[in-house]
Amino acid sequence: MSLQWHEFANKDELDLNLAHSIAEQLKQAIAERGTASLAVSGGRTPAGMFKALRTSPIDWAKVNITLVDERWVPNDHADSNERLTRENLLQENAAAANFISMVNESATPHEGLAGIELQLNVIKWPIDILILGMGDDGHTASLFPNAIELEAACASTNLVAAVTPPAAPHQRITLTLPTIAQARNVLVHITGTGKKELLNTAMQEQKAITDLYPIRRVLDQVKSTAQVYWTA
Ligand SMILES: O=C1O[C@H](COP(=O)(O)O)[C@@H](O)[C@H](O)[C@H]1O
Repeated sequence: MSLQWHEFANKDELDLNLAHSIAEQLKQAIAERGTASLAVSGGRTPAGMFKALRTSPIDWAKVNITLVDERWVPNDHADSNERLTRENLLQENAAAANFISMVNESATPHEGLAGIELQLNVIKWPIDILILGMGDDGHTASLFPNAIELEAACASTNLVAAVTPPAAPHQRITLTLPTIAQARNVLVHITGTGKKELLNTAMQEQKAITDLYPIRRVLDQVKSTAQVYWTA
């Protein structure tokens, strides 16, 4: 496992550079394989990058977009990662992309899993580009420390798993660790000195630390060098 850090003076520069890098990788995937696939994270961090990416001059009709993880809420809920993505990314040029939702009508993500797995099969796995966020507790995707389903989600051969966060709101559905690790390109999008310190701590070489932070468990498994995009 290795990380390459890209550091920027402010959030606007970070968003523009990350959006440019994603757009170039999407173009390359379309040139090589005819279509491209992208999995994006939600939460507070990506809205600015989404707005920068959506105007990129690429053939969006050839792009499948899904989520790295989702809160099990209706897709118009304030906490929905799908709503965030529809309002900020799937606009202007990027409105032509095909979006694959990670929620359905089931009451719980555990009940909805099989249907989501089927929906996601329109993507040619492994996915081309996958953007990870990271929470202040070291969770990434919806792989939360101490979640009862964490070990299963880290070992599953399925695309997705249901997770119950010990403290954060909402039941979750998440790409499993093996699904994330197989991605052709993995980018980590984080801001703030606290998250930089946390990621550096998580990457130290003690076994106790490896087990503590899901972000470390994921980055230990990714196939290529993960690219970290950061600003204070
Ligand atoms: O709950 C989630 O949290 C992480 C981190 O979010 P942030 O608000 O700290 O940027 C996010 O990557 C994930 O997609 C989301 O569901």
